[in-house]
Amino acid sequence: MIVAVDGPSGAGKGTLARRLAERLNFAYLDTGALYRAVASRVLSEGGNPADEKTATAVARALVPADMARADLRSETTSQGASKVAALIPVRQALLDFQRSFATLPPGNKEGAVLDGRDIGTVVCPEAEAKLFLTASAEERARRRHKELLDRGEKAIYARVLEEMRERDRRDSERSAAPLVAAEDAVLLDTTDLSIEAVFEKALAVVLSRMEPREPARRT
Ligand SMILES: Nc1ncnc2c1ncn2[C@@H]1O[C@H](COP(=O)(O)OP(=O)(O)O)[C@@H](O)[C@H]1O
Ligand SMILES: Nc1ccn([C@@H]2O[C@H](COP(=O)(O)OP(=O)(O)O)[C@@H](O)[C@H]2O)c(=O)n1
Repeated sequence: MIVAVDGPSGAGKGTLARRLAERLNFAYLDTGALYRAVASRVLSEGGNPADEKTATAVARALVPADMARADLRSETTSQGASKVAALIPVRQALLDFQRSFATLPPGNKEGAVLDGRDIGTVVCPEAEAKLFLTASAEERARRRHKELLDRGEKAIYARVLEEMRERDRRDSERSAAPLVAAEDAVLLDTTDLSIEAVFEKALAVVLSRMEPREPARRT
């Protein structure tokens, strides 16, 4: 079974996807980390994330260790990620890995949860359960701002909000796999919902899409 979790930055995708995977004993893939890893390597090599040739070469040569780079979650890497993510050959280079993870989850698991922007529309249009999380930009920025402060980083709320809007715009307006809800996705506005409440609602959706198991037979 494939569970797709899409939506803009700070909507709570990663938090939800991780919990669903844990509860269901499914494999979990944070697809944003792939784009972040590409951007991080391009930047560390002194390149421009918007340069198609450079970013594509890095995407094709990506190795698991790249997903553990120290600056993966920095603001510079976030902006770089949304720039490399607008390039069609970069998306193409990352597609096979995401699809095989979804259809043949590592660890012989019976399912996979993937979170990103285009899981329900492009990577796994066949996913049995699709969730599209949203929240107001102010709430998403508030969450991200708190996260940065908790990590001990200096952050200004107004700046976090502005950078989030910029990335939302780039992700929504690009022609390659833009951020949009799949027609058959269940929309969840998390603005006024606790992490627990989001999880309960999403779990109910996923459980309702699971194939019923054979009833136990009496002997
Ligand atoms: N429903 C929620 N209410 C409050 N905070 C939340 C909620 N969901 C997630 N968060 C927090 O918001 C931040 C961003 O969540 P995350 O799951 O990383 O979002 P995304 O993957 O969509 O960018 C994290 O610090 C997380 O703990
Ligand atoms: N499936 C995906 C996942 C991420 N991305 C891009 O990668 C960037 C970083 O994604 P992320 O999911 O790690 O970002 P957050 O939601 O955690 O802020 C996004 O801004 C998108 O541009 C994408 O295009 N497609």
